Amino acid sequence: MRVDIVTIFPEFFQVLDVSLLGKARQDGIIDVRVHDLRDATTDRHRTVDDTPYGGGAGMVMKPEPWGQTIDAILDDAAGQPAVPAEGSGSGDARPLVVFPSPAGTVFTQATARRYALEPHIVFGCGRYEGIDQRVFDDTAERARVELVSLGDYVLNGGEVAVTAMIEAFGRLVPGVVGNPESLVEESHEDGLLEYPSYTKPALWRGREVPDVLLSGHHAKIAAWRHEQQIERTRRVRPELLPPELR
Ligand SMILES: COc1cccc(Cn2ccc3ccc(-c4cc(N)[nH]n4)cc32)c1
Repeated sequence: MRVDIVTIFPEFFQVLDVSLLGKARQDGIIDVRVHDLRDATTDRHRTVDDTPYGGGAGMVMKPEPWGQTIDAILDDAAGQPAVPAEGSGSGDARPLVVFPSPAGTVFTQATARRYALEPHIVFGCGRYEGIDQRVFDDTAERARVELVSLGDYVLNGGEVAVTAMIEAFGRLVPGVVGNPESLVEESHEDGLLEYPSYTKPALWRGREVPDVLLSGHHAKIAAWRHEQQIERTRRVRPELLPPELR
């Protein structure tokens, strides 16, 4: 899987060299390439922003550097088709270009599962008050474009959102996580929040571990854990419960 990231803060993504994703990059499972948007500027100040037409506070990112950078990435990728992950992908052979935005559709575990099957994703990290709309419209001529939000709060740019998304889908790419079993019983994976976890010691600051977990009775443990999932989801995120469990 190939991932391209366009940003004015390339150093931000050194974090992707650490831990699980760092190993996935070293193993060649995920090929991450970071592009400095300013490399596509032509003026002495390497300008990427300008004042908004129609007035208003803040600055908007100019379309030219974006158009040039995205074209270069897509042209390069067209020459080296990336290998799709196992499993059925979108079926649309065009590359996927994702722009984090407060105005986007909310990123969920279902999005992460879908992205994990894509052979190539380009992430565009905006800053300032966002990117000139024509960049999205022009890119949509040759790629699938998605505006994606991490949630209902405003960040200063797309870099944190892209880091979170890459972590969320990267761990689902086959070969990245050592034990795929560990991906199954997770919050949101089956639509419910995860059950509480315990480990040694059996007694800590006067607090014990639920007896059922010490019973060795696997069916009872599984039943208790599922009940805990439903109880926790009902308490914390009732909207996630399927209608029959509400
Ligand atoms: C575009 O409208 C904006 C309005 C006010 C501030 C900003 C700042 N900003 C610039 C680029 C950018 C990319 C993503 C996000 C973002 C995503 C989520 N979930 N929250 N915030 C915020 C971004 C943009």
